[in-house]
Amino acid sequence: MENQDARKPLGTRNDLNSKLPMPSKLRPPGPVKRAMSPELCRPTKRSRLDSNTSQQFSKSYSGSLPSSNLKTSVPERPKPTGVATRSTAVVRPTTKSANSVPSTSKAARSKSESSSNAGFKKPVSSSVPKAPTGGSKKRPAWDLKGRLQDMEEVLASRNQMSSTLHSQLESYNQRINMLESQNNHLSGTVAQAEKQTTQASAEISDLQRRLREADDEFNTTRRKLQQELDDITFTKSTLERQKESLNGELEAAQQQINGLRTSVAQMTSAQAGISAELEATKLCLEQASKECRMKDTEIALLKKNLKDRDDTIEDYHCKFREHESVRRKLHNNIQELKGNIRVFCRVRPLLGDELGPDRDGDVHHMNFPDIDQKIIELEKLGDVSMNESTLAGHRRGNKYDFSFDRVFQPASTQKEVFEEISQLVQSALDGYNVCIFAYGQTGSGKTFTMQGPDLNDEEKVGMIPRSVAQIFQSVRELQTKGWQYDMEASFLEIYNETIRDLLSNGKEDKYEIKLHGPNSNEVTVTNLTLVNISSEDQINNLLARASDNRAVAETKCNEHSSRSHSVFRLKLTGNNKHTNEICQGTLNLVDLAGSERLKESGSEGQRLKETLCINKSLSNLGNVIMALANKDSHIPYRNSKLTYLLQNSLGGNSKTLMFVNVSPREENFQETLNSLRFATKVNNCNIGTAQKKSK
Ligand SMILES: Nc1ncnc2c1ncn2[C@@H]1O[C@H](COP(=O)(O)OP(=O)(O)OP(=O)(O)O)[C@@H](O)[C@H]1O
Repeated sequence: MENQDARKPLGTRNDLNSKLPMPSKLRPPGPVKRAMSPELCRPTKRSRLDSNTSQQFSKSYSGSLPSSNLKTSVPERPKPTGVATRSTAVVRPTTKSANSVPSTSKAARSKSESSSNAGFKKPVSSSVPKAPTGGSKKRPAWDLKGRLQDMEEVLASRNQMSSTLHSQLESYNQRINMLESQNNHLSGTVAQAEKQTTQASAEISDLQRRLREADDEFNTTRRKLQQELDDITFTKSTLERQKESLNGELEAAQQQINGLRTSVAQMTSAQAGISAELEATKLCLEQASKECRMKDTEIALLKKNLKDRDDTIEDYHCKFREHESVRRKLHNNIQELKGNIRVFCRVRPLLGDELGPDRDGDVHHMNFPDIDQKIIELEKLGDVSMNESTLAGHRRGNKYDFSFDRVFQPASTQKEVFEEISQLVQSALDGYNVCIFAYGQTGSGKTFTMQGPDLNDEEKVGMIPRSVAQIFQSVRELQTKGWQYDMEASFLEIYNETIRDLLSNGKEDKYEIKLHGPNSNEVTVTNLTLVNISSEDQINNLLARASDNRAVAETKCNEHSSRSHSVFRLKLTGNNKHTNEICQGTLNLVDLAGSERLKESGSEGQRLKETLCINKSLSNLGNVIMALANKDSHIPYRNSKLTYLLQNSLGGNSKTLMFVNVSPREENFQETLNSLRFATKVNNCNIGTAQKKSK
């Protein structure tokens, strides 16, 4: 198929005539320029393929083929005159520098070049026939036959040239294939060489590393050996010194042995004497054994005596317990003699701005004349207006005397005050109901006395923490006498005749005072929090909780604490395992609301209601005490929550103490007189003998 059209022999003359247009008679003479037949003009498939192949070859191997050779090997295309040029692909190898040859080493490239050059040196140009020039003489236009002949010659020569070029192209292709296979082979060789180079490099670095390691090891071993050598040298010198000293010792030992030999000889002679002595000692030992047996008999006798004495001690313990009961009775008798209601007056010191310019702390309008500290004398100094009717009694000129069981001056300490009430606290452990009140105007020191300003300040803690501490101390002592105590605490306040639980954990409840049964006088408050006390530390927590609860209330009502009565109650139940005695006592510590008079306070609104409630409950407290003193058939306990709650601690079966706290300020003269007057009334009451609650 390839180049068939080109090789196809031309047809007969008739065929040609039928294909070529006949000249027209009308056509003007002259050379006729005719287009070649389409078969001749169009590039054949083969020529296109060759052209492509040549171009590819030219692109890929242009660098490896010398252009001079190519030029010589490719025949010049004959240019027939008067014939249209055919488009034929021409192999034009471009000259490129050797550097552009891909992936071949220089050696391989030069080899390839030489071999390819060898291939191209084949003289091909001689085999290519020269193209006919179309005759030396130009045929006239009408000589169609001649011209046809010329054209056939040209065609034949072209065909011959074409076949020659084909054979050249085939040889080029073979050459290209050969070069490609060589190139592939060389690439493989190069890759292998590179791989070997990489392996060799890895081996070299491995060997270098091992060399370094061996070097390090060598150095380490050398250092170790050097160290060992040093050690051995040192040991050697030490051993040499030891050897010298041992030699000295050996000499000394030999001298000693000589000495000892002499001694042994002497001792052998002494042994005889010792043996004689031993015989004598044995005799002594026998004598001592006899004496020992006699001592054993004596010890047995002493043990018997000791047991008799233990029995006697136990008897004494029994008697001691009996005496303890007697002591309690006597203690109670003393308390009775002192009176069941006692009143202590306490004057607080001047504080801060109250001290005045001299700041000496002296309270000029108060005197404490007696050594026994039972009298307080008020003296009207300035223009302090007083209602004379309220000052009846102990007035001497402008002086007013009041006598109480004890008067504590401003400088008195909490400890001194507590020492005076400690016996009363003790009574609660012995089975009595004890009630200690703090009465006085706002700011006179009631809370300071009962609770103290700071629970962590040991010096300043008040009567409540001190009472609890003493009770715990006594409980510990009484344990040795067979007593066991349970303690239960509660803390409430009465504000505007309403009870609030100061130990509650936030919940508000309804609190009612209840009497237990017709035959029992026990007073309880419904829903009230009762806390079992097992350690002193608990009390501080309870007091702190109560303060918090009061603080909450204070935000609702200004100065709430001054306007309410607070009652701390400790119920004590004792049990003696030796005597089977049981006793129940209650200690009530009451911080009363401020006692200022309605008239003086000038209250109105909520404050007026508070003041009325306070006045009512305080005057009712006075009334109850009076009724008890008068031994009235009806005691008005129920007229106020406070007296209703405390009825068991105010009656004949209880011991009551009232602190009347007074302010040292001269401006409070009137209130101080009122308070002292109320306290005097209470002090004058005799409410009978307290009964111990025991079985
Ligand atoms: N003996 C004292 N020594 C030192 N400071 C005292 C003494 N008594 C009271 N105070 C101080 O006086 C101030 C008033 O005392 P306190 O609050 O105890 O009075 P109160 O009578 O309880 O008042 P209220 O009725 O308002 O509760 C407080 O700052 C308190 O610390």
